[in-house]
Amino acid sequence: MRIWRPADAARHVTVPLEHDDKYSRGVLGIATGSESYPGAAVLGVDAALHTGVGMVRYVGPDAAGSLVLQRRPEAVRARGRVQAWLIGSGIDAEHRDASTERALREAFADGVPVVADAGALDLVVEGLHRSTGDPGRLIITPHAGELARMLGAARVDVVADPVAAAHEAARRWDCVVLLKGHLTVVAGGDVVVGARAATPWLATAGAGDALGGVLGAMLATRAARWEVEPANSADAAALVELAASAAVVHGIAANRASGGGPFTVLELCQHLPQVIAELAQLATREPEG
Ligand SMILES: NC(=O)C1=CN([C@@H]2O[C@H](COP(=O)(O)OP(=O)(O)OC[C@H]3O[C@@H](n4cnc5c(N)ncnc54)[C@H](O)[C@@H]3O)[C@@H](O)[C@H]2O)[C@@H](O)CC1
Ligand SMILES: Nc1ncnc2c1ncn2[C@@H]1O[C@H](COP(=O)(O)OP(=O)(O)O)[C@@H](O)[C@H]1O
Repeated sequence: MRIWRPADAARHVTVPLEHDDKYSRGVLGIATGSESYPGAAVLGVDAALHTGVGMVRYVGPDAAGSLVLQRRPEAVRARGRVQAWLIGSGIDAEHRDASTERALREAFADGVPVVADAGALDLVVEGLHRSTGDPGRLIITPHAGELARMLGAARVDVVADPVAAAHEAARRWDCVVLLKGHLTVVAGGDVVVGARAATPWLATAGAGDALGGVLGAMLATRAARWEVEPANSADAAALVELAASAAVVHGIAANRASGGGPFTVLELCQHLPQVIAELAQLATREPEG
């Protein structure tokens, strides 16, 4: 399996152009969080804004929305057009209220790329994403327990052969699978890449919610380019590379936040802008030869 490196990830950082505005840079819709897990919404929004995106539209429940705005007044509560969705983090599939249910279904039907996590994964098993008629544009981000549940397999089997499990899920649901864990495996089509493990201090509640925000922001900004350059639009390989790049960005930020010890997920988020800046710089270097 090819291991995705910072120089690879650098090619998937979308740098704003001179004449860009907040809309042309890319808008990320976020439908995450619930009464039980409002923090997941805060972490996803914070990570997305620190990764860089034209705008975040947060459409989750009002109570979570208040916390999101307290932390990040940059987030917008008004609904409108978006270039990508991040859905499901901090949502319990068994206790979705009617407005959350509607928000998730609308995101799948919106015709833009979707990152589906945690409490949206059962809707993928149900096949909801296929109703858009564009099944190549879904990235799911389960951990081993969630993927095992989706596949009807045992968690130990997913952990024993994460590449096979990710491939099987990608094939079964026509999507790209980012399987989180010590090593992160990304599979889609006939492509599979790994993101080197970050510090095990990253095994902390909320780390995956932040990864969703990083990936959502990188996807929305790239999808905004695909809208104006359709020749370069998203095939499975492009989405695999983009998802692996988000895992690399997240892992580098985690290592820096850690410095060999524990850290909070919001501290990880604070390292994201510098990681993105350095990767953007790396992408402009002449290839050695
Ligand atoms: N700050 C937040 O708001 C956070 C929200 N989160 C959300 O929480 C929801 C559930 O995610 P999970 O990843 O926990 O779901 P899992 O499917 O991994 O876990 C389900 C349940 O299994 C139990 N469990 C599994 N292993 C355990 C162990 N070793 N010790 C004790 N209990 C164990 C727990 O009771 C847990 O609630 C998701 O929607 C997720 O996005 C989490 O990301 C954590 C942080
Ligand atoms: N042992 C580990 N070493 C390195 N990274 C890990 C380890 N365990 C988990 N991670 C990473 O931490 C994050 C955990 O995400 P997730 O399981 O969704 O947690 P949460 O739901 O609490 O946010 C993922 O990015 C995963 O790759």
